[in-house]
Amino acid sequence: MTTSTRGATKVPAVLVLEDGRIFRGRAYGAVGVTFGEAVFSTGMTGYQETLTDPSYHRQVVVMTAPHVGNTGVNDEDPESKRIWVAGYVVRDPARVPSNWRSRRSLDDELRHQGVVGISSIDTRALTRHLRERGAMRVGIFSGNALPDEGTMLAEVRQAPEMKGADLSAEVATKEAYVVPAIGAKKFTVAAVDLGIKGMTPHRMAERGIEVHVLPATATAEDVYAVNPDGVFFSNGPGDPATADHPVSVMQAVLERGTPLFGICFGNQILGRALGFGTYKLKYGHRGINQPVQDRTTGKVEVTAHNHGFAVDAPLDQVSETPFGRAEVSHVCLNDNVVEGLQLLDRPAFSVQYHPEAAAGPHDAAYLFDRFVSLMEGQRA
Ligand SMILES: NC(=O)CC[C@H](N)C(=O)O
Repeated sequence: MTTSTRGATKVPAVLVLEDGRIFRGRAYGAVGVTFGEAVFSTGMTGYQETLTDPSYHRQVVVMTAPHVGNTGVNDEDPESKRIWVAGYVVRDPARVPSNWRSRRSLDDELRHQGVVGISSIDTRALTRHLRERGAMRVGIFSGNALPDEGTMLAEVRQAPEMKGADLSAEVATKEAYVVPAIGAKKFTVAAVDLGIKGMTPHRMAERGIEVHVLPATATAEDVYAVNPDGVFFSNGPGDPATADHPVSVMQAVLERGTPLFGICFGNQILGRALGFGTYKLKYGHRGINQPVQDRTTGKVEVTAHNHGFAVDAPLDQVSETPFGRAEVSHVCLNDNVVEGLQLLDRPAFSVQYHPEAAAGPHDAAYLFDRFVSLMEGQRA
């Protein structure tokens, strides 16, 4: 059943960037105040997956697609149990959602979950500003009686920054749980949840893997207690420079030579475990149309991204690390950012982007098969 909606409201809203740029529009979703890091996503579709991706915790997402909410909200596409974005910015919300799976409108859902948004602003100008000046702190203020601009700006400048933020434990599961293999069980994987998206264990389960999802605080003992054939480190929010605990757990896994796969935050953790640094990108990669080259095959794939940090590793040489030789396996063709790492002497690899493709193109699904091959190789 589809409910009708008003689309943009009449309630005024203001978006205030930390550098003093201000956009005036109308309240969208919940009315109130919110702060976060302003980032933009270029995905034309997949807004439910974006909103519910735990890696967006503390980020205010600007949609470059001008018309958002057209297909409403269904119960099948969320990547977690709630919306994680700190705020939502759209040009022109759908007035009437229409889709056979739709259960409610996007603005009702945002309101229901208390997510403050803004609509009817020039999202193209905002995106160009963020591209030129970089991702920065932002506040959205909505309501009929708003503070003056100086007060709002001062509040934005007091909000915490993304650099130095340690957020995985705020989004990850508190209790371990099991996602059963679909069909015959072939392998057991321990998946360290740093902010995992629901599609990731599903992609493994489809390949006969029983996935034991463990809290971000899991120790190496917890990982080996499930007797895993492979270990996985998930995506997640925050600055990888703060992730000392998962880095040390991963080093223990590398030491034992258990097959290892990491996605996004997991790639940054592998980078750190090998001794590389990480750094903040100017405005990051977010969307479902980013070109990446797999340097091991030369093939180019179109991929889904959501990252604001990246690994600092040499692109054109094999590096000697405490765990043997490592190389950059994938690179973004837009800006040469490191998009994947692999070890040459141990069964471990990772990618900075999202092969689970929720939402997004399925070009990179082969990476889950690579993980399975590593586990098969270990048994042979
Ligand atoms: N999706 C992710 O895992 C993001 C990783 C990290 N928080 C970043 O922004 O780069």
